[in-house]
Amino acid sequence: MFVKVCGLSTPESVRAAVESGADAIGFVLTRSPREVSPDQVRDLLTGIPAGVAAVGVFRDEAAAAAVDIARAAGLGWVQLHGDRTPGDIRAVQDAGMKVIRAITMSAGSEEFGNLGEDLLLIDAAVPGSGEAWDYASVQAKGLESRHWLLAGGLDPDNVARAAGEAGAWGVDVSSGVESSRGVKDLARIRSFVSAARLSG
Ligand SMILES: O=C(O)c1ccccc1N[C@@H]1O[C@H](COP(=O)(O)O)[C@@H](O)[C@H]1O
Repeated sequence: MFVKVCGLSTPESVRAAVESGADAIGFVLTRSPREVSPDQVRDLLTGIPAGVAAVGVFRDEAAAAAVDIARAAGLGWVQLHGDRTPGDIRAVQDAGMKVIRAITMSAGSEEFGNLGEDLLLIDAAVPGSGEAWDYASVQAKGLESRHWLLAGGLDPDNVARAAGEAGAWGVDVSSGVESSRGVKDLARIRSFVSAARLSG
């Protein structure tokens, strides 16, 4: 099970995610209570093993702008929320970065198709809200052979059940490992990664 911990903003939370074995760590570079600057991200990445995917999260920014900001932050992955085209995905990949394309469960069937992204992410209606949804409903979307991440309302207590119900290839969390909005709880980060790992 691939595990991403998102919305990190302190060296302690980055260390907790990496030391507990997260495959990917995410930094929100768009308007959010979790927003960090490219300079902050550069500092937070100091000493992070190369095998950990470091992801910049963007909402409605154009792909080219996301690439520029991610490059300034020293990131190798870009997570694009919002309406996206195959051209957007290619623009990021042509810049030498990998792409997570984020859609919501209510997206149309075309959006569930493969636009060439490296990973698809399926989230609640409002990203980063901690809102849970009917995870089993994604089984009808024909994702069995795809590399995709389940997100939205996951936490250390529900991640194993949710990933099983959805048949998820990987999981992503932000709110569920916080003590209050935007404030990461180190023990919850560790519990989440270990519960996700034990589930598959
Ligand atoms: O976390 C945010 O503030 C955010 C802002 C803009 C786009 C995406 C954002 N977060 C993404 O939301 C999910 C996690 O949701 P949850 O809080 O665990 O319910 C994850 O994909 C984050 O990258």
